[in-house]
Amino acid sequence: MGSGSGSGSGSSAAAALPGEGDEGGALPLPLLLALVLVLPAAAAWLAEWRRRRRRFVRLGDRLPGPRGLPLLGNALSFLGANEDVFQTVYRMCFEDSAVVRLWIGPRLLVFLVDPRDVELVLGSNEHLDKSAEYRFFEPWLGDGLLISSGSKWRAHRRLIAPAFHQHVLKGFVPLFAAHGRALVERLRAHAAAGGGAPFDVHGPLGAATVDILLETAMGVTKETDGVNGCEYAAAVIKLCDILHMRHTRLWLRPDWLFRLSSLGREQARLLRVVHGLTEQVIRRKKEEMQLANWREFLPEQVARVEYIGWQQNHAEQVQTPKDDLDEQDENDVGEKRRLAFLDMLLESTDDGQALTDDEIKEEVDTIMFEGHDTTAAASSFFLSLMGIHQDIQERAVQELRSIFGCSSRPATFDDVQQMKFLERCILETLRMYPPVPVVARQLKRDLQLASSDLVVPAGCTVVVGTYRVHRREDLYPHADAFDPDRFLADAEAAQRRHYYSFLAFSAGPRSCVGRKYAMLKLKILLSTILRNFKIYSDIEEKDFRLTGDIILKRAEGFQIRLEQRQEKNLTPAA
Ligand code: HEM
Repeated sequence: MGSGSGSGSGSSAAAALPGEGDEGGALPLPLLLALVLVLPAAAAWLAEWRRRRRRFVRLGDRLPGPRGLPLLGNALSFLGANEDVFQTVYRMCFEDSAVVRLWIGPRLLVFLVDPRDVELVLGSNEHLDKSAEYRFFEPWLGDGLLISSGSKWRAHRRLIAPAFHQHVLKGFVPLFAAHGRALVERLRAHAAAGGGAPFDVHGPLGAATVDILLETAMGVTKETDGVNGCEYAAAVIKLCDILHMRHTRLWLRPDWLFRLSSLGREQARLLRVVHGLTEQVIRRKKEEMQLANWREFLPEQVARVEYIGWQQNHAEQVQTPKDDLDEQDENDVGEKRRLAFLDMLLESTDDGQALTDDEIKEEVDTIMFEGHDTTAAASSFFLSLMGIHQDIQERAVQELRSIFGCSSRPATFDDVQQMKFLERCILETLRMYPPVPVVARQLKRDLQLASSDLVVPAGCTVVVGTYRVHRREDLYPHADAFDPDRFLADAEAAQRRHYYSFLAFSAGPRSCVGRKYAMLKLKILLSTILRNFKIYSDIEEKDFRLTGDIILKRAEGFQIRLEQRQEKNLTPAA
């Protein structure tokens, strides 16, 4: 007892020692405060997050879509070869309904194919941010125009759009024509090497479009820079392949896991190739500018603006909403100095508008990618279709005969304005085989659809199914038929069509900044090829194996045969 009470009094004595009890039992004041403040805040945040997530899932599940697995959702549908994935996604997302949702793990993807719904997304100044899927481009394109957002995107778009002004483009016509002739020689060599057997025309077209971009937008020549366009184009194709796999395979999404994989190592190698080229291009251009008194050097690269009353009928014969490119061309009065793309970026730093070296590199990488693979795919599909539809090829050639008569001269800007049927053939190619088959946006706030009473929740990825919109029977009757005349401006169906029915170059504020450049280049290159060769295809359209690894392609390659045209008067002089 005594010892019991002794020990009892001992412990009460210990408890009475000043300060000792506080240090052992209570928490220090800052920690206590943090807990009192942070814990409830964290709990409130978690509750709010759960409420929002539940609402997100509820709204997402209300949208029509295939059943998925717990946790994985529909992720397993994206397994397999790229061409199989394209078919599966097409079947699941586009065949039955105007709106379809898929769950890729916790991520919600909502596919839209009704032009009224598409307008709400692409036409909006609010839903301008690219979806999270675009982040896989970052190691390659940095935060360039394709993926940047907010004030950076706005400022760079304003800066870059004038580099694609009609008057700059006019100055490129002789270069496009010269490259057209060089391409014809390259194709002739390919055809001869194979003894007239079919060959994949995408390779030579890809290399040619890289060379053209270098000489026009970047203002450097292949000869002076020893740049290898073929190597660059091949690296881009492989990079797109890897990016596409990261979109569809959940385990490749985390950066750290991807970097450890063999694909991560391969991407690092390919990036050295593409960045090597852009760094070389910028370095060369800077050296050139320093060497020459560069104020004197500029006029060669600059197309000066004379106001010549540009008519609206120069534009593609398709009704699309006007964008900033149209506005800058239409409102152009008086004489202004216009610079080609890279000159303009470098001069902007000189003017104190301060694009950093990294920003310049990002934009050069972006233009090199966006500007080359898209046009290579478009022209490859065009030649395939010409090879299949001999009657249409003949009509296009007749038009060229009516423009060039007996002359073998290269195409001029005025000739291009007369290539109306060729333009319709290109537009119809872009309708049936849009090089960018889908575009995606991050939804900033809930979207009440126009086509139904469904609501798409904020935070999801909205995927605009360009390929599917272009194949809708209600917009394009006999949609699977190649019919360039559906783009006749006065055709009844064309008049009735919704503005957001033709989306090859996207539409709205974030439409393709190189649209006019692309159309001009395509018309000159493709007319030059048609004037030289008769094109054949042994594969019919129904046997095309489409694959959509970022850019739409044919898995079997773009196999065509070429036969030299006999008419001398159609062959432009070398
Ligand atoms: C047939 C050829 C082309 C097609 C079909 C095409 C298509 C497109 C599409 C659909 C977009 C929107 C992409 C998205 O939102 O994810 C886009 C954006 C863009 N394109 Fe093109 N393009 C072509 C040629 C070009 C060329 C030749 C250039 C430059 C020389 C170019 C530069 C760009 C840029 C910089 C963007 C990003 C614009 C922005 O976000 O503000 N494109 N293109």
